[in-house]
Amino acid sequence: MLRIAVPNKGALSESAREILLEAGYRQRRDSRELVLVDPENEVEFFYLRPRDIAVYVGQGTLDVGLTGRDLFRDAQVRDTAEEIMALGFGRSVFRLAAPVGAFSDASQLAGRRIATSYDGLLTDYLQQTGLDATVVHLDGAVESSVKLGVADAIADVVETGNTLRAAGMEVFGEPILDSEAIMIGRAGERPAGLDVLLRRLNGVLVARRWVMIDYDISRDLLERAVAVTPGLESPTISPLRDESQVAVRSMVRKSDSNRVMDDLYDLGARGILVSAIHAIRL
Ligand SMILES: Nc1ncnc2c1ncn2[C@@H]1O[C@H](COP(=O)(O)OP(=O)(O)OP(=O)(O)O)[C@@H](O)[C@H]1O
Ligand SMILES: O=P(O)(O)OC[C@H]1O[C@H](OP(=O)(O)OP(=O)(O)O)[C@H](O)[C@@H]1O
Ligand SMILES: [Mg+2]
Repeated sequence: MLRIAVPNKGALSESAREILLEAGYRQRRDSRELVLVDPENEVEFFYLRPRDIAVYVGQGTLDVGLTGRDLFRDAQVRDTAEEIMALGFGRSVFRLAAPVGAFSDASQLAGRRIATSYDGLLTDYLQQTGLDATVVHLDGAVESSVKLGVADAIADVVETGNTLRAAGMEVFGEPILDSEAIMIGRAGERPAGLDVLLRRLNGVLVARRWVMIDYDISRDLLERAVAVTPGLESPTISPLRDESQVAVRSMVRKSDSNRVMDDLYDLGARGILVSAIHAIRL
């Protein structure tokens, strides 16, 4: 049985549950359940703190895990665990921040104190940039640390920036890491069942990002229409009763779908229909 670690709480837990349900797996009903066996799919889910998941996978206890890229890098288990798939949700940027106007460049932090819950990530960054600053470890709410006198700046997760603004702080310097939810696995290993999990998750991601478009177009405009909707591989062209017309079916990116509909309409296509894709295997 494939043993999968899933966040039990926090920013990633609800989206993790949704993507696994969409991929056809069972998920726990009660947030107090720690383990859930899904015998039909031959997998076992372990609900753990997102911060600990990289440790469990890195040390070989569990096969794969869903966590944040920032948490994975912070755990410093890159010798034994690796990122195997990016999942497109839980996006954030890990970066430096300080009270408005205090610093404009990371180099100004030499000899200063930086508070963070991500010591590993920050220490790696300081080493890579040759910056000599002191890391102050805090468990969370690091935005309060400068005002309360334990640090001069912070390194933290920024999503909307609302938390920083409310604390009278601003980001400065280059972003340290772009993060999102990822699947991690043991380095170089492909345990039984992993390929199916990845194929299913990829199917959900594609179904979320793409829609199906159908339309009718006159035969003489077909080449131009197909150039607007080339699809993932090759669009389906079907004959219509009116022989001067054909029906076209193709996949388009959800984010482009309105522009594509406008372009097709201008070209002369009619009966343009966009529908969601429920599931897909490529
Ligand atoms: N707005 C957000 N706030 C916090 N984390 C976010 C946000 N958006 C995405 N994430 C990601 O979620 C993960 C952190 O999850 P979470 O906040 O649950 O953990 P934590 O901060 O270690 O725990 P807790 O907040 O329960 O003490 C990271 O990968 C982080 O990048
Ligand atoms: O840019 P924003 O959209 O405001 O989101 C970023 C905030 O969210 C996280 O806090 P969390 O709620 O996890 O609390 P914590 O700091 O105690 O971990 C993170 O540590 C930031 O404080
Ligand atoms: Mg948090």
